[in-house]
Parts: sequence; structure tokens; C-alpha cells
Amino acid sequence: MKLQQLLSFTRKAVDTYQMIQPGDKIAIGISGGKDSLTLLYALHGLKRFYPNPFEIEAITVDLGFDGFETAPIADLCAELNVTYTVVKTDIGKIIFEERKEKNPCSLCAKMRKGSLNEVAKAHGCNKIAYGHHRDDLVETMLMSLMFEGRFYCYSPVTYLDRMDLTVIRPLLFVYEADVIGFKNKYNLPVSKNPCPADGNTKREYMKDLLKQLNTEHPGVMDKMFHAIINGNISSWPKVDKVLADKLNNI
Ligand SMILES: Nc1ncnc2c1ncn2[C@@H]1O[C@H](COP(=O)(O)OP(=O)(O)OP(=O)(O)O)[C@@H](O)[C@H]1O
Repeated sequence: MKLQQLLSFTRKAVDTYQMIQPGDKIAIGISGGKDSLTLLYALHGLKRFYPNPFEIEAITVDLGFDGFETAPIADLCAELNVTYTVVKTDIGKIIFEERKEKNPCSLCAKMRKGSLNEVAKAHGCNKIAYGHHRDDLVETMLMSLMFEGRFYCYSPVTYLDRMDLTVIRPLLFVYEADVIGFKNKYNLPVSKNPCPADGNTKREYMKDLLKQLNTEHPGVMDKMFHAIINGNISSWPKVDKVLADKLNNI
């Protein structure tokens, strides 16, 4: 995928769900993975021509695992002229050494989001952007369905009233395959995730299952994605005629 296509997908999502208002200051959560680095390019590019003026900065919560490199991300941010902050934490140690959590991912995500929100707020940001893409949404929906018995997926825009922060997901129309193509084309400096649970989670299981389903029944993931965006989930915007037109051909 070329930058122009990335920007077109991003603008469509941002417009459709009115993710950005004039004067917004958006903290981009950077894990160092392909998705959040692609998001950095997407919002940096959009900022140059989007009619609503907004600011961005990049924040990484360092979970404290050995071997996690932030220097390449810092270099990229310097190149793009984006302020970059690394928040040092002991989250990895607390979860794997002190608490020896059996299900580490949910507590880790909770603590990581807490740190990110706090720093974003302290920097005067009113929004946080996550790099969730189209495949992430389908995986999340299916995980909720299979393991929690409910039809759910996080929404494109979520207001966190306790923090007075709004979470946005500008890549939700982008396929993961396109993110991978973008990463390769632009040589994104992806930092390998040193988490011991990486590659061995329910999400990985769901990824493999969906891959198999989509091979056996081509188009199945697109159908699931449309079930999500077509307004059948209570926290999502209801689809009226105007939104239905915008969602055509996504
Ligand atoms: N350590 C972190 N610091 C800051 N933001 C983070 C961190 N980890 C995740 N995020 C943000 O949360 C989003 C979703 O997290 P998740 O763990 O699902 O990442 P992911 O789908 O593997 O994405 P990526 O490829 O960017 O790692 C990421 O895209 C990123 O925006």
C-alpha cells in the first residue's frame, strides 16, 4: 500500500466517524509494532491537508522488558518532526515476576492504557489514537463472541469520562495485509515485541482460525466486518441513511 492509499482510508474513517475536531491534540500510542508506526505516518500525513487543524505527538509505554529498542522510533519521530515520549514502567516485571499472572494480557493492557492516558493528559492531549485495523476488529468481535458470549467490539470513537479523553481508531478501515505492505514498502523501523506471551495468546489463536475460515470461505472476514460496522453493536453509532451511504464500498 502506498502512502496515498493509507491517507485515503484514514480520511474516510476520520470523516465517517468525525474523529477529529479543530484544535485537537492527539497522542498516538506507539508500541513499536507495524500498526502503530503506520498510524504515525497516517496522522502525520493527514495533518498536512485535513481541514480541521490538529496536533499530534507520539508516546510509547516501555513495559520494561529487556531488549526493547526505542531509538529507531525516536529517529523516525525526529525525521517527521513529531514530539516523542517514552514512559518507563515496570509493568512487565509486575505481571510476569511478581504476580505471575496466568492471563497476563488483560492486566497488561489495563496498566499500559492507564500509563498512556495519564501521560497524554499531562501533555495536554484530549485524544488518544490506537493503531487497531480492520482485522483487529474482526478478531476482537469473534473473541468476545466465543469466549464471553456477547456480540461486541470497541467502537471507532470512545469517550473515557473518568479521564475526559477520547480514544480514536483511524485505521479501522485498513486491512492488516495493507499495513504489512506499507511497513515493507516504507521500511518502518518495527521494534520486536519482547513480551514472553507474544505469539502465544488467544488473539493468535483467533488470527489462525480466521485465516483458515477465510481460506475455506473467501470473503467471510468482510462479512463479519460489515456485521460490526452496520450498527448492530450497542456502543456503535446507529446507521442511518447518511452513514449507510458513507459505509458503502468499505
Ligand atoms: N506499549 C505501548 N505504548 C503505547 N501505545 C501502545 C503500546 N502498546 C499498544 N499500544 C497502542 O495500542 C494499540 C493496540 O494495541 P495492541 O497490543 O493490540 O497492538 P498491535 O495490534 O499489536 O499493534 P502494533 O502492531 O502497533 O503493536 C496499538 O496499535 C498502539 O496504538
